[in-house]
Amino acid sequence: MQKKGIGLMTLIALVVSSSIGAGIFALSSDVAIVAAPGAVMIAWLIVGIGILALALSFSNLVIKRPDLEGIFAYAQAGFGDFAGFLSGWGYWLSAWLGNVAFATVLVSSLGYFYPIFKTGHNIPSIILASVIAWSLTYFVTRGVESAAVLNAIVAICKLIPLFVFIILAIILFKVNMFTKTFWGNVGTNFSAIDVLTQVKGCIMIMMWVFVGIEGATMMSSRAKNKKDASTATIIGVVGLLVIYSVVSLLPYGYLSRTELAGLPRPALVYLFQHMIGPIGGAIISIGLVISILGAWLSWTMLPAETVMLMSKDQLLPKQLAKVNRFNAPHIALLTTQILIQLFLFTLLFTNKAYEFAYSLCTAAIVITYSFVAAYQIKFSWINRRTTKNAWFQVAVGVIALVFEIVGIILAGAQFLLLAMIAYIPGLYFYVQAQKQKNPAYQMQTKEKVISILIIILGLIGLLLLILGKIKLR
Ligand SMILES: NC(=[NH2+])NCCC[C@H](N)C(=O)O
Repeated sequence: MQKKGIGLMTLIALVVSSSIGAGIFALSSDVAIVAAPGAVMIAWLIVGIGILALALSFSNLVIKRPDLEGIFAYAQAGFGDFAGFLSGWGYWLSAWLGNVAFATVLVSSLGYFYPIFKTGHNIPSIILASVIAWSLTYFVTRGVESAAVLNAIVAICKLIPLFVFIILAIILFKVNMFTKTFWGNVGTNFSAIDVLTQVKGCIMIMMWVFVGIEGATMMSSRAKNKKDASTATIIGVVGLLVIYSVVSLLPYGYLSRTELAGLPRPALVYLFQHMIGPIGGAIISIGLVISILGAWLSWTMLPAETVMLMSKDQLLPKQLAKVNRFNAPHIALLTTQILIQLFLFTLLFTNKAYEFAYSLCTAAIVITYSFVAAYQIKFSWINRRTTKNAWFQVAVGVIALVFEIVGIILAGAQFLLLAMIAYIPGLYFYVQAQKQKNPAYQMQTKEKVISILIIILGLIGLLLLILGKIKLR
């Protein structure tokens, strides 16, 4: 008899649908603001290698450690409870911060139909974003799941408009337009420093669009077999790399860089409108709404599920694991939603809410991903005598780890500092949880040192924010 469970195609759809949310729809202008096509290509190459290494780590670990559940479990298995907490907290933070980014793009895309939402930072926009966020949380507390089938449908609905766009962009592509300012505004001259700055500018956006590639790994316990989850991660990431690079590069052969950079957000909507008229804008907008709502729904369940698993593993207080009669972790969901709500108010004070939210989301998940890469190294190293391609696996882990750390430092270390602020309350919860497990619990010296470091870094972040060194507008 065939074993029941999620199959390969659905798992690939899962990777695609947890990764393609809002980023792709703003990509063409976001990269054009910082870089010319030459630099964008180099940046995709670098980010592609780094992310592929990360995907290979995921796909290796999901097979080698089928017993581990939840992304933080790798950190915990490799480096102990405290590491598990650091990883899981980062994942949870990243998940809901990413939802704030979703909210900003969703609202501004409705601005295509209702101009009042166009800027995205006024009272009506915040009300709308809040209503959507609360509704999604409500549905999930009532036991709504983004079932695998739903995910597959959403994945198709969002891919169709994207493919139509790609085909059209290929037809309208003008080579001389693309090559005119290949290396930047200075013409076709190549200046290494200038190009490096451009590449650096692309990194955060490019790391952000890949947030979510762990989708299939996270669902691996429900997969038909672990091998499928492993394969799906790799196929999914390669597919994403192709779609993202094409969607970000083709427009340079249609409009000038200045024109692209000046498009209102979400750029893809206006680009398509420019290509075929108002109907084009409408088609992309609909794809975008489906895409974001679908991703947002899964990203509402994921953080709550993470909190629940963490508190089952006693990395967070056990109250957070309580489920209601619909089997949904309502306390975790509500706490997360309140934080999202607070964050949505910042939309009022900044016109860079999207950048701010996605940069924080990316910085937070870098912590989680780094632990995965570190565990990949450790696990492969320890088992190097018994595994066939151990050296390859170690190398993959090293590349992924270096990429994550160097990437975030270049792209925006200040966001890492800000994320540290959000770790401070987490530390309190962690200690509470450990005390529940063992009333005599005392923090180990190592844990203390790291906690103090986190608090100091968080305070520095806060100070820089207050002094206006980290700008929100
Ligand atoms: N935590 C989240 N909500 N993450 C969503 C990932 C977003 C996705 N990579 C995008 O390009 O939009």
